[in-house]
Amino acid sequence: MSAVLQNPAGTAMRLEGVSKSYGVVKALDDVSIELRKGEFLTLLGPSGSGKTTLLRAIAGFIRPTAGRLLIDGRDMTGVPPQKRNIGMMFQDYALFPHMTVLENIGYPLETRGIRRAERETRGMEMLEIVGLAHCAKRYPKEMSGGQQQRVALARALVFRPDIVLLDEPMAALDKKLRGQMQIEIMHITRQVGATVVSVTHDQEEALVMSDRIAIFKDGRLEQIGTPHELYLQPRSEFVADFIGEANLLRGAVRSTGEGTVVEGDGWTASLPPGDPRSEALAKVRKACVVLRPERIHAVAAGSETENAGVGVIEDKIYLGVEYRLVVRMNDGGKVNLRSRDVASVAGMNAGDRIGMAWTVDDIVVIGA
Ligand SMILES: Nc1ncnc2c1ncn2[C@@H]1O[C@H](COP(=O)(O)OP(=O)(O)OP(=O)(O)O)[C@@H](O)[C@H]1O
Repeated sequence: MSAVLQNPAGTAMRLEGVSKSYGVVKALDDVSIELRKGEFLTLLGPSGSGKTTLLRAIAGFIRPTAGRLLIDGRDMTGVPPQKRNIGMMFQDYALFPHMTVLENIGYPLETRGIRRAERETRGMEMLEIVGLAHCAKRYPKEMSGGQQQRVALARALVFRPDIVLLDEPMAALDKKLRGQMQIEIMHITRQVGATVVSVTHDQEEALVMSDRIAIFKDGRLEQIGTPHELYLQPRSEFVADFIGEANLLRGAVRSTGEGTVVEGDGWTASLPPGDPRSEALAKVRKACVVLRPERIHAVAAGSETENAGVGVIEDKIYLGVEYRLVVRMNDGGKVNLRSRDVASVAGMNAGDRIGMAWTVDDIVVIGA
């Protein structure tokens, strides 16, 4: 199919130490990222962390204060937006109301001097891909929100851009449609082999759609990795807390003859001798243990072993497939626990003391 982008393996984009300052505000601070062709990267982070600034720098709307941007091996740092081969889809879609769907999709081809017959052929191919071939002659106002979004996506892809930028692509859709469109957009962009950079606030959207996620904080790239890597090996408390649900237990580090222990009031996490995580703790006195709620097992109080804790159940909530327990630790901190082991949790109630156990493989330790 000729609408499929020609994307041999290789690097689509390289950001080298990109910074952007507005007065004293460092909107972007020394960001380096390499994006592979055909990759779907999501920029995720709290409000004001620099995601939009980076998207705009890639598009060419702002010029970095420092650093370089290479697209397909060429330095594009100072090149204006219209001279970059970049597709964009905005949260309000920005479709032209006076043009039909097919004319909207053909527009970027028209500005590139492509004749009507080819515009229509390529436009129809894109409409097939997004499942809207039957809507070619309609106007945007005659389409639903999800359909308009697919037209906008088709328009962003039709001229085979080097990179497609999606700015909060789901923001205008209701929750149910959002879940459906996340999967559709992911399939369509993969089908045509597009290289995508998407910005979102929505953690779930990032997890569903991305090959890799770049997590931003205060203009800095905190961590970049596959959803799986970020979930299993967060390198900071910030990332652990941002991706998925995390319990962060902060404790003191102690070296024993049998390894390294991180402990707090009523809980311990023990790493065996030679565990590579111990090395990271060799020079610190305090550390944070990251424990995912589904990795903690509820056990009878008093039966805990070395990777374990005790507390008091504050809330017990039945969620159909699982129980959620909120446990108050001795130091007043709360731990969330999710259990599908209905039998072990059934007899436990709010106010009861509870033991919690985990295995050494279930924890991530971050030196403070
Ligand atoms: N044109 C500008 N002038 C001055 N400061 C700016 C400008 N654009 C962005 N900033 C600042 O740069 C920082 C990063 O902003 P940016 O819009 O990139 O964040 P964001 O992560 O996209 O946030 P949001 O999720 O709210 O859209 C913020 O502190 C913001 O106030």
